[in-house]
Amino acid sequence: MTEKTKLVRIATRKSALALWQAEFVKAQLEHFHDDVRVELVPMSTQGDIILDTPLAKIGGKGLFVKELEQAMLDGRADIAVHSMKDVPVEFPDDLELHVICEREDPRDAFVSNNFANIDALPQGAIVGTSSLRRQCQIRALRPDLEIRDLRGNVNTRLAKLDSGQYDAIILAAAGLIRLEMGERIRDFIEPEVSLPANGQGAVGIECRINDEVTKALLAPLEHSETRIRVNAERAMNRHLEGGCQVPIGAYALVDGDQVHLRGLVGAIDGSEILRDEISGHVDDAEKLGIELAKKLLAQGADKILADVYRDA
Ligand SMILES: NCc1[nH]cc(CCC(=O)O)c1CC(=O)O
Repeated sequence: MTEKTKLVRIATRKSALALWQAEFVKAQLEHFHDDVRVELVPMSTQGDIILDTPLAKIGGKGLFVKELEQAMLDGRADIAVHSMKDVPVEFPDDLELHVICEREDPRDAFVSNNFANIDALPQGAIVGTSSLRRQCQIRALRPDLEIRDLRGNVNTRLAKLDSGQYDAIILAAAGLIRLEMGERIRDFIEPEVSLPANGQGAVGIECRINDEVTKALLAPLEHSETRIRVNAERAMNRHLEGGCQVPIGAYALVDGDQVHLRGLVGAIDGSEILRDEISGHVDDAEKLGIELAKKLLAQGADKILADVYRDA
């Protein structure tokens, strides 16, 4: 290691997907900089250790990032790589989300060994998902299906499907594609049927706010179009106070200098689903997210979400 070599340590969870994302960022950093050496610092988080309890009951997604953030604050690591979907809205004072990388396919994926798509499922078929967002949209479409909880990392979920516990499961297409299991996807569920979660398919990189050296190294990984889309989606969620586990979808597309954002809030049983959309200039992405949240609240999203939190 020459004197000029800079070391970047990546705090990462040990799941296959987390490791893939960390390796991806490592390769990107090495691609853009000859003088950088990257090390992975794998660690277990509370979210990985407690596997048998629905996430909403044990404190939500923050459980997956707390240990990683502490490692950066303590100087044991320099960056953390996250699925944007799992990044809480608030950051500790000394950390920031510095980069958002180019998005993978944001759609939900239908995975089954026996059926080609949701329409092909027989009456009363068992579908696995722990996402309230997926659950409410599937129930609205097919009230006859039985939705059962499905937790664990991607491989665990596929193993549960293969052992016959479910007729089909719904996963993020991005995770399967990244892990080279894209061939397991029987059908990509279009956003009109299942509006994706805010940030789904996008990877973000968190670092210390005052770490100018690392921030400069990360800069080439930024993807501006993905940033605009995810900013709009996250702003909507934030304004709805979409906590850890919520039946909220938010999905933005960019066309030239315009951003188009769709939002959805639904009752868990699918009995009520609010949808709305908004368009405007890319510079106003976050404002548009907040405006769309306000439109949904005016239609009754506050009441639906209050019911969800009461029952959780
Ligand atoms: N909730 C867990 C999670 N976080 C990110 C992904 C997939 C990859 C992504 O959205 O970037 C998944 C799995 C899933 O929802 O099926």
